[in-house]
Amino acid sequence: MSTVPDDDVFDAKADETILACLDLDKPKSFFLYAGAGSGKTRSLVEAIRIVCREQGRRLSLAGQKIGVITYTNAACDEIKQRLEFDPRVEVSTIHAFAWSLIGGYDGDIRKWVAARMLQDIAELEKAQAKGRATSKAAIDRARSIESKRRRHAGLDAIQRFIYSPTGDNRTRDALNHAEVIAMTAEFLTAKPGLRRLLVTRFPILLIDESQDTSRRLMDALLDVQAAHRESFILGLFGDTMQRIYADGKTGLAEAIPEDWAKPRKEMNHRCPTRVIELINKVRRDDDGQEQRPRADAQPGVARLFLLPHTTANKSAAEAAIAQRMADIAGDPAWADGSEAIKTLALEHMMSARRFGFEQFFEPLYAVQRINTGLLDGTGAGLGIFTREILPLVKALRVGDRFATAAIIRKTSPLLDRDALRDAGEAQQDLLDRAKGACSGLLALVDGQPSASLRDVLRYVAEHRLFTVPDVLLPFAAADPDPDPVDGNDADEDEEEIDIKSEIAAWRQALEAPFGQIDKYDRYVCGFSQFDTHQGVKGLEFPRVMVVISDEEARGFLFNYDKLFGAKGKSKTDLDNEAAGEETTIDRTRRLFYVTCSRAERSLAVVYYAENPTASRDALLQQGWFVEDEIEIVN
Ligand SMILES: Nc1ncnc2c1ncn2[C@@H]1O[C@H](COP(=O)(O)OP(=O)(O)OP(=O)(O)O)[C@@H](O)[C@H]1O
Repeated sequence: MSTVPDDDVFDAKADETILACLDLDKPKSFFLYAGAGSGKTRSLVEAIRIVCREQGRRLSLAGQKIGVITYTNAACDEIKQRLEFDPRVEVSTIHAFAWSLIGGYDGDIRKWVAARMLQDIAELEKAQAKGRATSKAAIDRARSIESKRRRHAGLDAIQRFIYSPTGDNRTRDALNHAEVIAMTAEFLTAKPGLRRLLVTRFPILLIDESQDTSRRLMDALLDVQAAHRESFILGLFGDTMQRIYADGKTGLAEAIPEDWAKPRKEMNHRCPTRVIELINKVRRDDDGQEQRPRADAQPGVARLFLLPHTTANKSAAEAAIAQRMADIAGDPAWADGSEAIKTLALEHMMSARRFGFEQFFEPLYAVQRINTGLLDGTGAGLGIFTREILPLVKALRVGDRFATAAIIRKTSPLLDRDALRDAGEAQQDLLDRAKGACSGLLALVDGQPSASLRDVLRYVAEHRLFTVPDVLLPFAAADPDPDPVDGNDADEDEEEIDIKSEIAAWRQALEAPFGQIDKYDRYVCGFSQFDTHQGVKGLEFPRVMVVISDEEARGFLFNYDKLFGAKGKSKTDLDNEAAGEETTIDRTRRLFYVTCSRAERSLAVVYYAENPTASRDALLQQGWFVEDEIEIVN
């Protein structure tokens, strides 16, 4: 993007207002309200830089920091880097931040968990008294009561609670995401000491993507601010139109106190003119905020392709549309193949199918307890494939002996210090054995027919190339004893059933070809051309393809047919609308706004509809796209 200085500083007033607020002598809280691509993150980083320059010494002397809360680990890393890891700034996700406040207060945590368990048990027992004793729900409730009683009884024995970000830690001392947030919100409300600690440690607390911050915590922080106006600055950066998680605070803009500054930004620096026009229209029925493009913005292209939802080969259809976009947008990169385009599907299984790692992904994704870890790549059992075997195979494929040796030396038990010491004179044998094991591995994964993950795991275990984690041990032996899964044994507690379903899921996932692990890994690292509608907030891409299929997504939270007017509102929608409650259409609109506003140059919406012709008529009536921009593909 060439620089047009006037446009660069078009919204300078907002940045000046923010800086005036961030004065430790005259603190004032603020809410920066601005649409997509308006440079909210940029404003945040710039403001911190200036505060560090002008008031950093004072912060350091007082042992204080600027706290920054972001939504994802990736966003944390990005901001830390942009601030060159300035030690006066503490950037963390909301969970890490919350835990940094309450971790260590084990007595309070114990009391909280105990009260929560008793409350849950009382509610379950009440439901139990009403329901039929033999129903599936009653059996589940009975198990849940039992499990909660056990957790309650075991609380006194816990010396120190830990926080398990992935929720995969099964030990009794582990707290999960939701508990940490709920507890922090309650402690902040009830304990003046904790409020003082927060305010003293972070006289300035800035929250990016504040529209999606858990509402209970947001309410607690608003309370803290109200009680410490003279010494605490809460700075919120966000866009209520981009609230896409159910947990975020509805009506955040309205909840902001009168005495806060409310700077606004009007310019969209990211998108081309056509896309800005589109997202302005999408927003019209919400809060009606309009953005303007930069003077040097490209005209850009937006197209909507309609296909029957029965289309058999969706990947091929989308590839053909990408080819077509190359012509329409006059941008050959659309036809270059996948990497130049970002394809956004509504949920992960749609991406997994398109990118080709569904056989590995689907069974594990179905187990709720482990799917957070699966999505961020940290879950138990994944690392041996993604961080050990896969890099080794890649190094072997290109004959990179240095990288191969480094990987083996780092974690392989074959060449660990003890093995080398024990080998004494015979170290060369050990090295030869490692070399042989590597060649065999390469032959296995690149052989025909392609090896399954299970084959590879067994080979790795047999040759002691890497240490097999506990969760995969049942599959590492040549002839494992199958672990039957029947969720009906009433004596098992929830945890045992979870563990069994996890094992069953791994059994199935390991039947996938080895090649799927690379795709899975690229997907979760964000290096593939696929992502979800929700996963790309805060990001931007030159060419965006938004894939919409209510039928394939099968969700109940979003409905594009309704958003586009192809399907009427249900009774629930009408009731919600009448009661001023959020409807499916509101949620879907915000999601659509987020996806479309990622495009820096061109946008293709691929819409699989039940009746493409009827959908086309509805779309034309809606007026977001004009006739020439809508194509029916058969
Ligand atoms: N004042 C500016 N001058 C030039 N470019 C800018 C300016 N502000 C932002 N940009 C550019 O516009 C793009 C969007 O900025 P940024 O990601 O900070 O926006 P955002 O408001 O956080 O977006 P979103 O809410 O959509 O995630 C980035 O490429 C950024 O470098």
